Amino acid sequence: MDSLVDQTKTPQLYEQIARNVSMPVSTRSHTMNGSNPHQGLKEKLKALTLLYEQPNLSPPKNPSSKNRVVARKLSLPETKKTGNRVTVLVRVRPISKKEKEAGSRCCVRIVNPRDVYLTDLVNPNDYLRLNRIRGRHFTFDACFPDSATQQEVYSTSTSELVEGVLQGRNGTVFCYGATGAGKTYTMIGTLESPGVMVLAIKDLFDKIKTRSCDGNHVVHLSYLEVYNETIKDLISPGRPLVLREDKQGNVAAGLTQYRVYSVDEVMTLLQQGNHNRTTEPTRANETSSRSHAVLQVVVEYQVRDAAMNIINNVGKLSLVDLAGSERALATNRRTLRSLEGANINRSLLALSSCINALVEGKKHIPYRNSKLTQLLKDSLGGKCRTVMIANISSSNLSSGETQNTLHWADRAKMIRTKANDANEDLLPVTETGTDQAKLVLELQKENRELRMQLQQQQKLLTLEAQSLAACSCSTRPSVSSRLWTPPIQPNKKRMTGPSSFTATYLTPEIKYNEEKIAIRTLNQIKSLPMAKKRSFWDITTVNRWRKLFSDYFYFLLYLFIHFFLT
Ligand SMILES: Nc1ncnc2c1ncn2[C@@H]1O[C@H](COP(=O)(O)OP(=O)(O)OP(=O)(O)O)[C@@H](O)[C@H]1O
Repeated sequence: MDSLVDQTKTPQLYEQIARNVSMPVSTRSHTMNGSNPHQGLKEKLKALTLLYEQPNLSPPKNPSSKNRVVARKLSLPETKKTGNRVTVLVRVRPISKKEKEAGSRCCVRIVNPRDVYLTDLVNPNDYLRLNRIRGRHFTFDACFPDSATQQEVYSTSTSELVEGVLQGRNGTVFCYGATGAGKTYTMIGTLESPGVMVLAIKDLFDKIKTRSCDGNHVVHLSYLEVYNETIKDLISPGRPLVLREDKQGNVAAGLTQYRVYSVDEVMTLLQQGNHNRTTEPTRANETSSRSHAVLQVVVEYQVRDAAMNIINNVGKLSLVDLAGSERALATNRRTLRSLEGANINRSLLALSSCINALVEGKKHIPYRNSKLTQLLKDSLGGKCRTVMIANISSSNLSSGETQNTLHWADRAKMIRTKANDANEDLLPVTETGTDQAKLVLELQKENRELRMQLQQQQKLLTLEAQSLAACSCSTRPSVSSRLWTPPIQPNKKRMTGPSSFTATYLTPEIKYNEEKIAIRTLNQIKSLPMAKKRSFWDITTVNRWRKLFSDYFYFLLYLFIHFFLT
């Protein structure tokens, strides 16, 4: 950009400018108190015009200091104050070599990080227009000079949205401007200086990596273009896609959603998509994008809350590179190019109508007028945080287009999208999640009940075994049986043994016998299942043999006789 503000005069001049532009000024702004409401505005514009149009005024020469101005602005809370208003940023592109050769001059000045001044370079011989205030002043959320880096633009416009997407909110960034104003450069960039799309994807995966302990993140990506009012899948091109309205808004039916796991994977898909995108040279741009491109990244993740409920979050980031608007005469080529241009202009006109209707608070917003507005419906009037980057050229050769872009950008900043609160809160638990949790609980309960039943069965079995053992030892009563008394041997007892009492319970002999019986009984109990099994088999086998024999007795007899006779 040409130097327009001299650094030697900078402190006083900027002070003066700051005083003058401390409140937003546009031709539509309301101004001042006092008798004449336009007086203050006129004074302000005059002061600004005089300041800007000093021939030897130049912006600070050190680009880094200029960048610092922008960087300082980023930390200001102004963009946060906008709430759900569409955030509008302006980016100026440098004058190209071709434009310089054509004798182009700079007509755009970034006054401070929020204000841009467009000089109306009237013909000095046009005496009718000489007395009028030349130029126009606009205020936006941020203005980037031609020296601003891609990273600066990304940090201001998109990094906050990426953060929001990871929290389950929707975000849209779209570049708007005339052909050759730098939209594709801002969105896609080059290999050396990648644009917003690339930086956003890298940032997203970096953030996911640091958060991976919070839950499982699933990233899906799709990339489409709207060319001549038809929607095409850029990654797997095929038949034109049809727009369908469902719960998630307007979606292209059949658009491939790629599950992606790494930045490299996304880069490959992005390159593939850009390769398939329709570009043609125009008078204003050698590689003009003839279509609107929409890259959508959906991040889904599930976490469990304190009560172990599964919470599903879905955030969507849409990055849109619009095709450039152009005057019909600006393109040399006719036929297909004219048709493309007409369609581009038509969809951008539809976008302007939607912006107008939204700003004026109309009930009916004409989204259906074009595919582009149908796709952007959520971003403009839905639950979404939206950022518009207005790309402009600093060349006076494009001053008409620049003025147009700034006008629409100025209108767009008045659009208010719906509160993004619903997505800020965690989304309701999914049906499948609830079902799974219920199933786990039911299975645990069933498991507990089955264990208890098993324990009871084991106890019963033991008791049964004990009683069986008692039966089998009916001649030798159980040691535990208090009713049992050892058999009395009258003669022996009377002759040698002590009293019956002592003989029954206390003699070592009887004690020894009891122990023996106890051990035997225990062994019997232990071997009871085996014994049962064996006896069962024995009985069964005998019965089986007997049955077999009786069934086939006559047959065997016949065989035997037959064999014997022959
Ligand atoms: N900020 C910038 N710094 C350096 N070069 C830039 C910048 N912005 C744009 N350019 C260059 O200007 C030319 C046109 O830019 P770009 O293709 O991005 O325009 P566009 O708005 O996408 O145009 P169209 O709508 O026709 O596709 C490109 O060569 C690009 O490299």
